[in-house]
Formats: sequence, structure tokens, C-alpha cells
Amino acid sequence: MLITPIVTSPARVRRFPPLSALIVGLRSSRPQIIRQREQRDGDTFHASQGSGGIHPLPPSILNHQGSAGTVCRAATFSEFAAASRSRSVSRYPLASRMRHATLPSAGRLFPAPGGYYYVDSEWGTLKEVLLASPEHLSLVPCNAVSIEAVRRGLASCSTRSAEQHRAMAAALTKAGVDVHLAPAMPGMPDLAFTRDTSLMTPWGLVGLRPGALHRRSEVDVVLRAAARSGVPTAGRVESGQVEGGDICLLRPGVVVIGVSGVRTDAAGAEALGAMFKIRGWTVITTEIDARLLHLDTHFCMLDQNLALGCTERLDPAFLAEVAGLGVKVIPVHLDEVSALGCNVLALGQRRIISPGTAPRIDEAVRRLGFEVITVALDEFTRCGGGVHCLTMPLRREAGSFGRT
Ligand SMILES: NC(=[NH2+])NCCC[C@H](N)C(=O)O
Repeated sequence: MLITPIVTSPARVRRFPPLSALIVGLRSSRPQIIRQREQRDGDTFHASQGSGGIHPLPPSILNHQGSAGTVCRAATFSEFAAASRSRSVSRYPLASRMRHATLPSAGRLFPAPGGYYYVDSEWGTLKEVLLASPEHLSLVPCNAVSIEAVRRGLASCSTRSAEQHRAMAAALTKAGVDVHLAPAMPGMPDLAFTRDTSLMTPWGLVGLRPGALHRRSEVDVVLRAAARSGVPTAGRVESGQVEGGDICLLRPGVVVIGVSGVRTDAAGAEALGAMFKIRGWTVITTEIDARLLHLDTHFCMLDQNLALGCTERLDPAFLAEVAGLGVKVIPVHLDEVSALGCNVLALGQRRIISPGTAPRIDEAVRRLGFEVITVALDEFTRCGGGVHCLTMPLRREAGSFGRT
């Protein structure tokens, strides 16, 4: 079967209705799709499905100079109509304004066919993020932290998890981040951890392939929700397994993939890594301890040259490589990792959101001049995920060097 991604120009993307209008009710969204369906000859391409690995974009649009636009998945009108009927998307605090992205400029290291939606680092100023409703959250004993929580007799409380999730969304909004919310899905107890199902790149959103089988069907839900917001899809990993918590866009041009063999394996890392390599990125794979679940529980970027890391567990060769790239690692202890205290979200401009479970780390980061915003997330941390796992950035300002 052939699929035909649709191409729009950045200028068209700029004219999209405000995201707040798209999210709350999506009443004005049909024109957006109509605009996406306008194709420009020469920029259209076909990618075959079912060939294994990831569907790459054609070389003709790689190394693109930033003028030809955005590659979009053609969302069907029925998807769009379904989205406009959805009620659950309207409950969150949303930024009423829409600040448009700085679109790709000549000076950019990786000009962006992805256009408006764009992420090339873990620390560029965060502008838009995708969350998913925790309505069906439950404590699945599928990682060391959640197994221990179940052993201690803990359970999930839907009222508290909803409150904490809303408070996190409110903190994001207050920090100038627009929030998109995927609807709840019965039978998907870990859906709220949107980080793991997909990855936003400079070229569009990539669907991942979770190693946890109970999470695999989450990918379609998240991709559909993103498509309703007009986020272009760049491809999908179709071999091996790879979860977003194991991926770190260390800086523009360097991606790290943690391989535990359980959630992310070598085949999945290779499939995803190929997408970056073909665009000239350096792909660093590092073996991680499966008991720590994901890379992002024990290695998280705070800023362009600063990270939190569990130096007692990370591979010394990886730490040496990171040091060679000029990134300083603030050591975190294993008990802080288990408390998800290392699993923080960089907002850019020296601001982070932290679950506040490791005061020593928060204090150390504050002393470095960061604003540390804490949100209570114990309903989620007992499931093995914190604020980094609960957020999937859709748009960050392009990472730029030279700043300290
Ligand atoms: N990126 C992360 N660390 N995600 C945490 C996911 C937690 C979830 N209960 C799971 O085990 O899949």
C-alpha cells in the first residue's frame, strides 16, 4: 500500500488557526485539513508501508534549505470529525495566545522540513507539548519501581492522579507552554506517559514501538491525537522495539539511545538511529541497566551543556563520550533515581520542572541559577514515571550553541 504524505509551506502553517481553538472543540479545524491537502508537485513522495524498519523520508527533501515546507500525514476527515466531537480535550488550562515559532532560518544547523512543529534538543525553549489523560491510569507491575509499589500495597487513585496531572499542565501553561491533550483510552493504563510512544524530530513525529506489549497500542492513539493538532508524521519504527524514555536529543546533531534489551533493543535502536544517521546526526547508543527501566530515569539534560546522571550506573564509556562533548553531569544517587528525582523536564532558558522527590538535586540545580518548578506527581512516580515521561514535546525553539 502506498501512502502519500502531503506537503505544505511554512507560510501556510503560519496561517493555521490558534492552537487553543484547535484543542478546545476543534471547531475551526476543517480549513486546516483542506490547506494540508493542497499539494505541490515535486515535493510529494511515496513511502511504502510494511518494509520493516522505519519509513524514511526521501533524500530529495533531506538537507532541505528550509523553504519548501512541512511534510504532513494526510489526516482523514473522519478522524478530524471524531476529534471535534471529543470532549476530554477541553478540560485543561490552555494558553489563550498563540506565539508562532521562529521558522527555519538560513543559519540553522538542521533546516527543518518539519516546519512549525520541531524539536532538535532536550533543552531548546519548550513551546508545545503533548500529554494524555490519566483517566485510566493504573499501577501496572511492569518495572522495578511499580513492582515495589504494588508489593507495598499502593494503588492508583484516579481523583488524585487527575489533580496532579492538571497541576502539571497548569505549571506548563504558566511557563508559556501550550498543552495538547490526547483523550483517555480504556485498557491503556500507562497512556499518560506520552514520552514513550513517539518522538518529535526536526522532520516530524516518529511513531515508536514500545517493548512493553501492553503499551504498543498507545502509539496509534498518540499519533492520531497529534495528527488532529496538525503535527506532521515523519515515519514509524516497525522493527525491534524502542521507547521514547530511552531517547535523548542531547543537542542538534547528537541523539543518544539507551538500550536495555527490555524496553529498547538493538534492532529498535538501529531502526530509529538510521533515521538520524541519514540526516548526518551522530547516534550514540549506550547499554543501560534494565532495572532502571529507561535512560531518562537516570540521565536527563538540563541545558545545552548540563545534565543529571546516575554516574554509578551509567556506562563509563558513555560518560566519557558525554564529557568529550562538553556536557557536565551532575551526579545523582540511585535512591534519587528510584524516586524519579532525576526525571526532570527542561523548559529551556534555565528552567526545569521537577517532581520534587529529590530535594538535594533540586537545590543543586537552583544553586546553578536555574528556576526549579516542582509539581507533586507521586501518583505517577509510583508507576515508574515522572514529569519527563509524562510529556512529549511537540515544539521547541531550535537549539543554538554559544550560550552557557
Ligand atoms: N519514560 C519513562 N521513564 N516512562 C515511564 C513509564 C512508566 C510505565 N509504567 C511503564 O513501565 O512503561
